[in-house]
Amino acid sequence: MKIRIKLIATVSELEKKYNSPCRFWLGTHLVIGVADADSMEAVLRSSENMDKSQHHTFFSDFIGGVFLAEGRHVRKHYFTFLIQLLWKFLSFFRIAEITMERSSKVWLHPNIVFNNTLLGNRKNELAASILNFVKSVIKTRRDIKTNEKQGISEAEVKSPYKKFVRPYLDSMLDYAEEEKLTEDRLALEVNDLMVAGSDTSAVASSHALVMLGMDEELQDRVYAELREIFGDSDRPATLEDLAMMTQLEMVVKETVRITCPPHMARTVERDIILPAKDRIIPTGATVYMLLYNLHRNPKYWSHPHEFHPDHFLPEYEATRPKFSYLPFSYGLRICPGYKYGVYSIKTVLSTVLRKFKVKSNLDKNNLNFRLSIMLELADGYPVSLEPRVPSE
Ligand code: HEM
Repeated sequence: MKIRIKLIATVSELEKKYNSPCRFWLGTHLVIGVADADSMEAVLRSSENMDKSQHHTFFSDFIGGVFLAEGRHVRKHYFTFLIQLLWKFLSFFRIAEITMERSSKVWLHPNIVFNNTLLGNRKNELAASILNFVKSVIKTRRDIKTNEKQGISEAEVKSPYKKFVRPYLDSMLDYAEEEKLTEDRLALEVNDLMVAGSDTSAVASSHALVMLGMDEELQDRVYAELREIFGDSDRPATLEDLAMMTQLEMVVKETVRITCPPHMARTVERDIILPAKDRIIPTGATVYMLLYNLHRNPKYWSHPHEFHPDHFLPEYEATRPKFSYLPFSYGLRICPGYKYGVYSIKTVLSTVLRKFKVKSNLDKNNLNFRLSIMLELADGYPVSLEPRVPSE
């Protein structure tokens, strides 16, 4: 398994050499790298250190809602996420790539320098085109909503059910009205969820399909379970069905162990005392949580670099520390879409696998990764689908 992201590859090697927690400098800025379960627990349980690190502001002309909100404002944002409908897949791979490059080059940190480079111009062009697209979607939805309002009865408007089946965008439009958000601000907030909710689940579903396509025996196990649940019926999956898919659940858990965002960073607002060796992460530093190494530490994983869903057999799960597996983060800034994400990935996978046998000719011992939000396969997701015979 190779990783084509220089920053993560470098930090990952440094952490392996010096062991978590370890200290390094980005220009004049102190960064503490952590990649062990105990330190992760100390950082993520702390309710005072919830602000994203200063490097997140490099995204601020592109995303700007909950992602960048200060820790104390996060809960208010979650209110608007109760029901979400994500309607459009959008890859923002190139912007993420440019921003990673910028983070690792301190001379590109000041906006005045960055905006005058070719890289800065390219990123600004891409961000503007995506935000214009988001604004056009908002406008279309607002027009539909205005027309609908004129057409429905007062009883319907007041119906308690309507509140819970409303599309995410409608909640955001109301939120924008209440909070008097400008059009630009609203577009940034909406873009947050487009980015966080679509790229993530799409990468995980595609990765799982490719891995199943390279492992016939594993795919047979998953398919046998689906046959047990659905028999010959082609009815859509319900939440109860999804809960019964334990083999598929292990595949999804293993998929996000490998593909989840490889790192997270926070600004330390109050000293964090780490249990290991009584070390302190001082106020003002950045704490850099290297999920990439945490999820590949042989202390916690029997097959760290392989796709091995048996990592999640109950007997192995019970022996691992809770904070050795954090694909959705933890605490007050946990991924608000994690349940929706897992449900949607299971729904997509089970629907495809019930109808088709999946094959992929990638080489599982020679996979290359690149970064968008998640770790993506650099060579794409080539699969072929062979229709299943109904009583197979
Ligand atoms: C495989 C699926 C997913 C994975 C592995 C994942 C993982 C994560 C992780 C690790 C974070 C924390 C990032 C950080 O603190 O720097 C996060 C944050 C977030 N996720 Fe997800 N996510 C997934 C799906 C989703 C979905 C489907 C949605 C929305 C419907 C979503 C919305 C968000 C948002 C808005 C945040 C920012 C929360 C904050 O900053 O407080 N995610 N996600």
